Amino acid sequence: MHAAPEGQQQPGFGPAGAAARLPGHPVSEPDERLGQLLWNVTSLAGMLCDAPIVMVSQLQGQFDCTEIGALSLMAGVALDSGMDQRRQWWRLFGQSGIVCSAADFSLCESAALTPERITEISDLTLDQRFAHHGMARGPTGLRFYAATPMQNQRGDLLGTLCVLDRKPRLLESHQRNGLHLLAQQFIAQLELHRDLQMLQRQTLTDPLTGVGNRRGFDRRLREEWSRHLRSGEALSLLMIDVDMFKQYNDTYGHPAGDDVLSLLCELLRMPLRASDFVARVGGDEFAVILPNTPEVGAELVVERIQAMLQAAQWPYCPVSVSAGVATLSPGEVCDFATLLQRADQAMYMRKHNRRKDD
Ligand SMILES: Nc1nc2c(ncn2[C@@H]2O[C@H](COP(=O)(O)OP(=O)(O)OP(=O)(O)O)[C@@H](O)[C@H]2O)c(=O)[nH]1
Repeated sequence: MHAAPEGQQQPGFGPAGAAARLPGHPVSEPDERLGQLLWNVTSLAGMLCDAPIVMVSQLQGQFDCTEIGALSLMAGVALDSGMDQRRQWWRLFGQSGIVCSAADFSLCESAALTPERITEISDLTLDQRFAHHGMARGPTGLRFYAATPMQNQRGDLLGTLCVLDRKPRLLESHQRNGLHLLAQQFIAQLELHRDLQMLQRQTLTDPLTGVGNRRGFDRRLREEWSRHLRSGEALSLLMIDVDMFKQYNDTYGHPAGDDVLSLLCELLRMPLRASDFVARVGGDEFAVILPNTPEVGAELVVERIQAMLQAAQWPYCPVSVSAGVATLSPGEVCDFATLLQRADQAMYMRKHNRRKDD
């Protein structure tokens, strides 16, 4: 078996997530666990079928979006509306990393027509449907192709797991059965991972507003605080409290108060960078983490937020907030709790001053 030793020279998914990306395909942070899963499955498929090339194809059209999402997470590919959501992940034994492409799906589309069985083409150059196919004729010179459909338990077809070779051949029956089982395991793992991620997201999210909850905030602030200690970059924290919210609730009712909190969160997010983080840390109290932001930048964000809230169309009456800033300057060492305390104090000071001015 030539695939196994070559594959073993490349343990893991590669240090940087290792998926070579085509230009124009935006990507999010690669998910290491899914990357490792993809690496392991393609390794096993290659070893089992003694194949030098393994490909996982995510097809479009047959699946609903959540299923496409599960597979797209595989290489950390961001889902953009309007972007072609079909993907192929190629594992060439002897090469490091997994290559992501969206080149040609005709072979896999053809295999998807018979999802109940493995499609095997012993020699592409002798098959009239594919004799002029780029994969058979191009520099890749592929001859053998076998694909097993990847279906979830509900029977939705998600894509294909394929093995390829540069010489004509056929699979043996144990290889066919093994490949089929591997594809089933792969899909089961993907779905498990997706469910786990959804649950994890829920435990860190405030259900009313969709921003982070207290747990999400603590986790993120610790991460950013550690990053500050390592990199020495400035880190700012905003504490924001809705003014007179009890009175708003008492006057217009609790559901109206809920609507205000949701709208407020939408507005809070508008002037922020993607790397900033909003969380609801109390009933009417919010925090915004601003990584790599000095005090002057954080004050600017507060000004923008205030301007946005003033210009907003509120359902019953204008809503205002008091916001305090605490900043860890580059290189400043301060413990986690003190930073929170400083932001809280700054917020209460502003609230107090506003009340005096009113
Ligand atoms: N509608 C709604 N109200 C909430 C929620 N959580 C907390 N509250 C209310 O938020 C109000 C907070 O009141 P206070 O802490 O007295 O603050 P405040 O009235 O905004 O007064 P200041 O902060 O001093 O301006 C209370 O009436 C809570 O019942 C929620 O999820 N929805």
